[in-house]
Amino acid sequence: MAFTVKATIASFGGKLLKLSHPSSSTGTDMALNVFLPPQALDGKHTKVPVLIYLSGLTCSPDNCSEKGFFQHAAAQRGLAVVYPDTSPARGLNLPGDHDSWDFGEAASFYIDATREPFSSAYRMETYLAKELPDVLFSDAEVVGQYLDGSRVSITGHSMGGHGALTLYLKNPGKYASVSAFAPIANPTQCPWGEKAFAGYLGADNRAEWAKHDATELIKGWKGKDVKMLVDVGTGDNFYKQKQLLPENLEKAAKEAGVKGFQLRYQDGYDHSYYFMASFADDHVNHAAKHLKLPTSKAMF
Ligand SMILES: N[C@@H](CCC(=O)N[C@@H](CSC=O)C(=O)NCC(=O)O)C(=O)O
Repeated sequence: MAFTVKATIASFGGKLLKLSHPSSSTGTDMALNVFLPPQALDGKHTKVPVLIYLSGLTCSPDNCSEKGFFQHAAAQRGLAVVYPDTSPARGLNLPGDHDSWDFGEAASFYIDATREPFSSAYRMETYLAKELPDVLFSDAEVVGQYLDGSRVSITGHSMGGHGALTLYLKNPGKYASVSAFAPIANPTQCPWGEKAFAGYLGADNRAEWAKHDATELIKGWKGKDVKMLVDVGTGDNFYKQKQLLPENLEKAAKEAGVKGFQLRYQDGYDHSYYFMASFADDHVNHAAKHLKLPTSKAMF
């Protein structure tokens, strides 16, 4: 069996499964949570589409499962939500991976590191884009039987917003849509991103950094319109400290003539899960629309 089930929790008429599995990408066990909506469990054997949610710095799969409120709209629309972890398994104790909360453990930035000592385990891009979908959608026993691997969208918060935007832009057609809450939208130009990319990719390797920056990637977007929704709170201290820079992403999209990008500033909201929970329905409904799910009377 690919997955070990650690817990099964009733939520909004569906079930939240806390899982772990051995990963060949990271060489560690990986934790993840999967929310199965009631439509997946009604005995009709209808596979449901999937929204992948990438968490921010310091998070595990539990933060958003417990207080992001995604399950509310996901249960209405019939959408599974997959909450992966933010870095390879805890307790590797690589040199430097516990020195600060914005680098190393729970702070992978969802890229494949090329520098020692991180390059063997910190392979989160390969894990998320290749291994996890393969394992999830081929698993016959625990979750795969409920999930439609041909209909997937992606979202995320802060560092996870960066992860969602870049995975979407790097893999045209793989995800039906993307959304982000307070994303680190131009990591090569902010302190969080500079620190992470220097550590994982090398301080002398700025050309490589640009390949993992949504603002740089959108300049080369060759697909049809992006299906991209971004929310940022005007009371977000990290926004005020210029860690997020959504205005740079907006400017780059505009200058490149990319259509379909929507940036909303939410008055007075901060960086926390109070902000996320307030707009989680909008982000689930954005994904559901592009996954072509029928509208639900319960939405209105
Ligand atoms: N520990 C830090 C605050 C860290 C923080 O705010 N993390 C955010 C994500 S930030 C960008 O990726 C988060 O989601 N935290 C988890 C939570 O449950 O709120 C500090 O003390 O300042």
